[in-house]
Amino acid sequence: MNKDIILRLTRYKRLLYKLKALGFERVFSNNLGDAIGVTPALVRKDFSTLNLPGNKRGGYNIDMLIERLDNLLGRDQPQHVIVVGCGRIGTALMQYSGFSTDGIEFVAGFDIRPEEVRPPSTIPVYGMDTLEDFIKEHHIKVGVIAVPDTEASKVLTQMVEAGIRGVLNFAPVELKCHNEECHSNCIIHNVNIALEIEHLFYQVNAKEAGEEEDGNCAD
Ligand SMILES: NC(=O)c1ccc[n+]([C@@H]2O[C@H](COP(=O)([O-])OP(=O)(O)OC[C@H]3O[C@@H](n4cnc5c(N)ncnc54)[C@H](O)[C@@H]3O)[C@@H](O)[C@H]2O)c1
Repeated sequence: MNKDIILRLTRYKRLLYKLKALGFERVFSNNLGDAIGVTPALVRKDFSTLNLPGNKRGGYNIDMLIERLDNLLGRDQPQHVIVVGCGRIGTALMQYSGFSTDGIEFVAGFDIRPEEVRPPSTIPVYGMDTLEDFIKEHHIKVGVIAVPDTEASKVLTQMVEAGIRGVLNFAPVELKCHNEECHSNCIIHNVNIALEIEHLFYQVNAKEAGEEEDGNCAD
């Protein structure tokens, strides 16, 4: 499954839980499409690709959809995540309670100076010397990197060697799993908010320029 479809499935699932909580039993592709900003045809295509039962007339049974999506996306098990680098970004992530509604649980933080970190009340912060044992013992697959850019590559190696398979990297360096001796085939998502904002500015400016041109043509 590609990243786009996984993102859409996650959004359908979130919405289905809300509809269920409101007492709905069935939902139509146009309801789901409107809510997440895609066409009803794409919703039906996503669900039929995944063999999720339902049809245009009768809609979809919400409980059944939730069960299938939970199985597919792994909601049955809480998704445990660790953070390496418990400064401003690391602790902000660990403090955010909203992830639990999506089945994501930050279970521990790691830092070179754990004694200086003010951890969120229930989530422990450990020194880096315990990272490997913790990952192995708790079968952690996914971790966040929130260390300075100069440390990010080293931290990635430490995490991957300990068994991490997926990394969300906040440090402003494009990390790749390039170690030739590493056969873990890990997946790295680099997050760059500055780039996203620049991209938004570009799009807003391009849109405004287009609107001006249209306005000029109309005159
Ligand atoms: N992706 C984005 O859009 C975005 C936005 C803002 C900041 N950032 C980046 O995110 C990272 C974290 O930012 P911050 O403001 O939280 O920084 P911070 O200085 O508040 O925290 C960094 C933490 O990493 C720890 N650390 C340093 N070296 C380490 C190592 N080798 N192993 C483990 N821990 C280590 C430090 O002790 C500190 O607690 C930085 O690289 C920053 O540039 C990214």
